[in-house]
Amino acid sequence: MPSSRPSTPDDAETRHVDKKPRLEVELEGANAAPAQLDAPVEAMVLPPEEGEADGWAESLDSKRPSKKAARKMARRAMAKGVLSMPEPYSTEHILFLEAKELLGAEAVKAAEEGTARCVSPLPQYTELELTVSAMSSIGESLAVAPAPYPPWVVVTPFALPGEVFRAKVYSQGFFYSRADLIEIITPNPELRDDSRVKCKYFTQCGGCQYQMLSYETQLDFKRNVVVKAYKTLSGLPDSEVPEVQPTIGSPLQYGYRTKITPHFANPKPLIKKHGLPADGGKPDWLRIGFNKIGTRSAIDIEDCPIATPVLNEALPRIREDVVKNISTYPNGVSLLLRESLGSESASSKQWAERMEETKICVTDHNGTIRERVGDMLFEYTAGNFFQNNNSVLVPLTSYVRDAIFAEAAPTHLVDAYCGSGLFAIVLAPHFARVRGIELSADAIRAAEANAARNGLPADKVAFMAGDAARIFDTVADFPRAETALIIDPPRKGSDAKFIDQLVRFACGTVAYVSCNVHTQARDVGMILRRSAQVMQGKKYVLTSVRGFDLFPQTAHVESVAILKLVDA
Ligand SMILES: C[S@@+](CC[C@H](N)C(=O)[O-])C[C@H]1O[C@@H](n2cnc3c(N)ncnc32)[C@H](O)[C@@H]1O
Repeated sequence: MPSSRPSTPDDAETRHVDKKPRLEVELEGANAAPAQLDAPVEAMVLPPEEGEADGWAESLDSKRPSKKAARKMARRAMAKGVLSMPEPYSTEHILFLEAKELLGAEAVKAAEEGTARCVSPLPQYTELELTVSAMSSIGESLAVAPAPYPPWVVVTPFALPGEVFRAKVYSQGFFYSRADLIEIITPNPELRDDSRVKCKYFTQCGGCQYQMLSYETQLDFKRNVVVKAYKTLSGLPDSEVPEVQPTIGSPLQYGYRTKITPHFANPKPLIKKHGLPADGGKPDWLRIGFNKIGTRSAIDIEDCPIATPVLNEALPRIREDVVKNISTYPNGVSLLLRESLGSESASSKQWAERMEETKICVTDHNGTIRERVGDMLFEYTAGNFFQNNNSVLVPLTSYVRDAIFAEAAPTHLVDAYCGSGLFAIVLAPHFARVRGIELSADAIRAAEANAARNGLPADKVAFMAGDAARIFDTVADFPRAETALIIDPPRKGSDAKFIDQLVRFACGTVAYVSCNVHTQARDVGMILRRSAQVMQGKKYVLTSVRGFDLFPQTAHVESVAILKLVDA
């Protein structure tokens, strides 16, 4: 049975948060932070909607601290020994909500009243025997600290519901501590089968959480994440959230990741301290790989079973090159290994002729990646965004297409946050006209070239670079009821300005694809409420929501929500 290496005080040096040897944190202003976080989630980032004047969107955005400011605040608070308020929708925020849910209202009240401070009863390095109550949305277990400790949750990786285990605390949050797994004392044989684990680094590497589970169970766990997100963060009554459908699985469950980014720390101080082996071999201190679970320092990784065979074949050579040249790196480096079709010198013409499709590993961030999705061919710059599991892209785009056309016959498509044109181009044959928008000018150049590469004329499929909210002005001539809108924003989700314009535009169907179901649930709640306020005689309803598994063996879930415009 795999178990995480017991943490030592040394490990704490590389932990994400809280390097204090013993936690005696308190909230700034006693209960102020939990009180704020307890407010309906939307109120944390958005003022009340009732009676909002025009221009509410801009005023809302101006109330959000920038990421830089939030990080600075967090650093200052931590330096004072004060636990900083988690950023909304961050991992810490989600764990805070889940810990409270697990403890129940009475216990939370007692914990708050007991000390008037949210102080962890579990000092750093406390070892405990615990029983898992539930899984968190980050793929780690939730357990309640046993008596005589006051109500408090412990979040631990690699333990499963019903299992009894030992863990050692390494950091603190609101109403929860995070702990390393020491050992599973009583496994849950209905869920766990350690013979399923295919990776020798499992439980050391932070990449995968679920290799000991059947794939069916992984999909069930991911469905629960979607259910919880909509219950907790959409602000919608149960009656407005349809039953979350089963998660759609990935055709490949290993060997699917077309991009990996192993990294290593700045070698300069390590060379100074330890020197280099005389035989030119790999120094013991050099770790080229992925982050050790719960830390920001890499462990050495020689192969990754969730990455494609092409990337795994290339990895040893790339690692050797790093070793050979280690004294030349002035800083730490994040390597890029990205799978591409064809040879690096293959021209678009050769593509068109369907040259033999060998697969290669591209390591240059400015290199060109070639990828096929169904009948469509895509090219994009290696350092740019593209979905990292090619095997699931036909099922995903087909699902979105079928959901858009369920009980509707749209003729026009808008792809907001379009990247290199994945949805716009794959779905273009089903529409008369398609428009896409994307912040990255480089990605837009790729999207335009991809449209041309696939024989889609510019008057039918066109793209523009810019903020997603700008798209609505450019499609004023689209028939609103016959227009479908795809939204696929980054993890932070969409924004109030975009949502305001979406609601005013009033297209017939919205397909919201998201790599962060928590911000998606927030945004979908906003769209539904805003539409009920602003639209006359019409409103959006959520007709379906389900997870898609783009990253098997990990806790990550992509979520697809379908909204339709109906009579109010
Ligand atoms: C999750 S990716 C989706 C890309 C594309 N739909 C795909 O599947 O390949 C999100 C994209 O949104 C873009 N983006 C981020 N903020 C944006 C904004 N405010 N307006 C438009 N695009 C934005 C990013 O550059 C990124 O390409």
